[in-house]
Amino acid sequence: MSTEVRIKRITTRDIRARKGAEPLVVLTAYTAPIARLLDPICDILLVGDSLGMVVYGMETTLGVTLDMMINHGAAVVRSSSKACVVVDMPFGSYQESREQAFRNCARVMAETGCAAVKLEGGRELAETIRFLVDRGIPVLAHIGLKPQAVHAAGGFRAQGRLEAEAEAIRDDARAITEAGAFAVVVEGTVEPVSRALSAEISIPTIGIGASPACDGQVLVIDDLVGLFDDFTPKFVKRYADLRPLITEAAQRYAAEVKARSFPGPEHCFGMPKK
Ligand SMILES: Nc1nc(=O)c2c([nH]1)NC[C@@H]1CN(c3ccc(C(=O)N[C@@H](CCC(=O)O)C(=O)O)cc3)CN21
Ligand SMILES: CC(C)C(=O)C(=O)O
Ligand SMILES: [Mg+2]
Repeated sequence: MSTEVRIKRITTRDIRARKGAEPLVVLTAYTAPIARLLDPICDILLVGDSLGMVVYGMETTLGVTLDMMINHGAAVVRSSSKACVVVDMPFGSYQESREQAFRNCARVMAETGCAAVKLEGGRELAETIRFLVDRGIPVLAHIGLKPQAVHAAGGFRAQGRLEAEAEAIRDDARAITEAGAFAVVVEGTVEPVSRALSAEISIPTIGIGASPACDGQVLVIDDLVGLFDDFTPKFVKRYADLRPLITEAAQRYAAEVKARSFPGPEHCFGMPKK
């Protein structure tokens, strides 16, 4: 019998049960090396469609494809063993009909091995969420600031300042909870609204720019370590500044190549040792 120690992955049921308990720690991960580093630290590794902007240099997330999400999702699942891996469904892959959503979500789950998918939307998506959950696909919902709706919203702007908007977000939270989502990301939402809906619904809220009243927090890893600097949303805290380290390493390499001091004999094959 194998004596290998196997740590079971955190499940979407474990995540749902964390409501009212210790806050959920969530970060994005897009690649194998980052997934390996973050897996022991995070409850959820989110393969976010933010990768379009962060990894591919796009201006919005709208150009992200299902194939991109599947390739990065598979890399993160292969390179983690403890965290619950959730993959973002890209723009256009789930809004058309509940059948389209099921087909594409099922493909993401089958081809990546992830535990759940995330879809942006509230009341208008409730029927789709119910359809997916009833057919074995755990759904993380995403309400408030919805980056895939950037053009409809007229920019990446904080949500819930107006009373009508605040009421709509709380309705969205109730609708996706009723539909069976196991948790919900609340993005760019003013504190009173985040606090009220976190108290109202029975599933964990994972905030990004949505105050400490949420049941957990998520950030984009490249923002956290200072690798992404096209823009810095107010809600980002930079815990490290890796860019100067990379610049300095590359500059030292360049200088040594020009001086022919790299590669040294220890980096060469078949060179006589002096
Ligand atoms: N690197 C990165 N980090 C993110 O958090 C992130 C992405 N990319 N891509 C997808 C979305 C887009 N997001 C964004 C992008 C910009 C703002 C922003 O500039 N917000 C301003 C204005 C807010 C307002 O006036 O209402 C801010 O000051 O935060 C916010 C969220 C969040 N997501
Ligand atoms: C920031 C999180 C919530 C996200 O949706 C993403 O990274 O795409
Ligand atoms: Mg996203």
